[in-house]
Amino acid sequence: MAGGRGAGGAVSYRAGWIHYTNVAPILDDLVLPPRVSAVTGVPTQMNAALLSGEVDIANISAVEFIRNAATLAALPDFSVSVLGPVYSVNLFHRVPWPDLKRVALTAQSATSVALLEVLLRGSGVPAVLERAEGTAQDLLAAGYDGVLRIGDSALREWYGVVGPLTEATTMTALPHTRGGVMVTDLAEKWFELTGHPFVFAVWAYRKDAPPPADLVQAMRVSRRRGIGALAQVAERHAEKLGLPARVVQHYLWNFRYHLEAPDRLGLREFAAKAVPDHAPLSFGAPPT
Ligand SMILES: C=C(O[C@@H]1C=C(C(=O)O)C=C[C@H]1O)C(=O)O
Repeated sequence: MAGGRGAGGAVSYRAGWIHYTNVAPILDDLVLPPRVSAVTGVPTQMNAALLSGEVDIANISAVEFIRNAATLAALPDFSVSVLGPVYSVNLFHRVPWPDLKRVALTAQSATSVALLEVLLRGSGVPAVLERAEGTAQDLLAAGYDGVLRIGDSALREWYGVVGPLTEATTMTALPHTRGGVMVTDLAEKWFELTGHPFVFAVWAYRKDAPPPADLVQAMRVSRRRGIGALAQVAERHAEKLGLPARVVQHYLWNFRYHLEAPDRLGLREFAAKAVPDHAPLSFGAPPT
């Protein structure tokens, strides 16, 4: 349990990592301090593990942090945020946004589902959202008007629709529609609506089990190294993902990993829209 005593009296602290490619620059080379262990899983698994006490800190879905703000605090300088497109949180659709009626959702996501709800409500589109697993292509073929996908597979599917990227073009010039499939990047739509960054994940912990200082320090060191070696990180993951390294490098540098003032503005605005009755958000002490 949190901060509990294991065999031999050693204090153990457990981390739960959502290890999508988007956190590779922070987590790939993280050296865990003694007495800290880590497990990995998809967002909904790690959200549940943190809330049940199975893990003590996790990079959880921002919306779960907001919903549980009475019991959770977040590290003050870590986030998975973007200002504008994110490339890996996509609605694939066959009818224009205003005509969406039936949308399939992945069970992996919490924040992106809440973001989709906020965006649909904000544009007056009363679409019905249903849980259904599968690729965008299969679910569109099965009759859904739209399919929400997140994470590495969403990045691959996005590129499959809008790619390829040639030497003469840049990521931002890729189209939003091809072959009858439209792709709406939810973070880009959030930016158009609010002018703010969108925070997908924060590093949250239960207030009664704050992380040891050496863990936070190790995360800062590994983030600094990861960002400093982004081309190598991108190349390693490009191979795994089956995507060009240029695409993965652009994808990675586009993230805002430090939960800075603009990110907090975006987080607070999302909190007000998605969970209007939330408790005040708590952040740990800023780094010295
Ligand atoms: C940007 C992403 O953010 C992720 C989306 C999450 C969610 O929708 O709940 C949770 C954690 C994030 O790391 C992504 O999956 O592509």
